[in-house]
Amino acid sequence: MFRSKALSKLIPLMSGQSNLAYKLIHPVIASHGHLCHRSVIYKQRYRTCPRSAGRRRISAGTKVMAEEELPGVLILDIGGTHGVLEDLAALLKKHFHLITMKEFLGNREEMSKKIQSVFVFECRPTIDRELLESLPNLKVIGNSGVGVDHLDLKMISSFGVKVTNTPHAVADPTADIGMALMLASARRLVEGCQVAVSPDTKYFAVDWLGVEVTRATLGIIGMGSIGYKVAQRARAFNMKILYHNRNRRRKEEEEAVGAHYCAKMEDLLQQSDFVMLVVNLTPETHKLIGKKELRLMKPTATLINISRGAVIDQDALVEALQNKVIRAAALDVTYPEPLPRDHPLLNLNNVIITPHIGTATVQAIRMMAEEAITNILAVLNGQPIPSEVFPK
Ligand SMILES: O=C(O)C(=O)CO
Repeated sequence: MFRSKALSKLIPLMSGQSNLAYKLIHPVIASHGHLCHRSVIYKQRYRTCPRSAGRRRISAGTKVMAEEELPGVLILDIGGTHGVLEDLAALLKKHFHLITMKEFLGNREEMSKKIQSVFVFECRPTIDRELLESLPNLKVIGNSGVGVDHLDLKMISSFGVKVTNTPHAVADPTADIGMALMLASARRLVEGCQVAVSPDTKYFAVDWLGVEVTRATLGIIGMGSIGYKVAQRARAFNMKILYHNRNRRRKEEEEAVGAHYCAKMEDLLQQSDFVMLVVNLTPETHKLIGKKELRLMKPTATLINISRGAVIDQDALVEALQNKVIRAAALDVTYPEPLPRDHPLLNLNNVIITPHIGTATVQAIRMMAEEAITNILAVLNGQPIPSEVFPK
């Protein structure tokens, strides 16, 4: 484990590194059994520094690298994230020379040579062939977020460029949003808020009542790290947990959350009061839930989607909600995002929609950036990459 003398000397040297970064990097180092990732970050910040040096030697004898000397990172879409921009930029600037798209386009020739990595903020911007062709020194695209369906992995890989993602940072906040949507839909929270601000509305009609999640059956489709975090939370509500996944989880993991495996998704759909979608979007999961699947669900059941909009056949969902084939839907993701103003989903009172906010927390944004930075630096320094995504 991570307990060597050299390491205990290194820890205090991480003076500029936040606790979060430390927590994030620590298990990575532990799992590799050596110091690679911490020293990677460390080296990026200081030109020369023996691994075993103490704090005083470092600050007296070494020089912090000038921004232009650091490896260039092209930032995609960071400007759209009001309020977090400065925080993230400061974090990235510790390790990279930040180049915005505007700077890149304004001085293509000089900038293109400098850029060794691209930092993709969240899942919206995509990277096309033209951009890749104009970046001869690009080695890695660090996606901040877990889903990489917006990136053409095969095409990117054909340029010899690696792609990384941030599965650890997203798991808790995304599971929280799944629970929040389930509870909000079950207890008709959004309608309740509307009633509270217009006190004349009559709302105690029997058909207005919500349903309880406690002791209800939750079917989780996609039991990766986010799905598992959902199960942990649902257990606290005494829910019966079913799950369907490509690979069955280990027995101990199932037992720890009391989850029962359904080899057939159909069985899960038929038995669940709440069905939560937590799969990656791939050709296999595109429109995984369509008319047939919706008809298998109980008329009292609620569908929650925290994966990607295109995992559901949205036309079929509209029809199912209009005809009360299922009770309700709660969606953090749609197709497209945002939905056009006249989309029928926006006019139904048995659906609640949030604007893809699974990781929209102060903590998650920072942790995703830190995880992405660790990945990018690992690639640039030829070290083991904590979270690389491979084309299928
Ligand atoms: O990390 C992602 O890809 C997400 O969409 C989180 O909501």
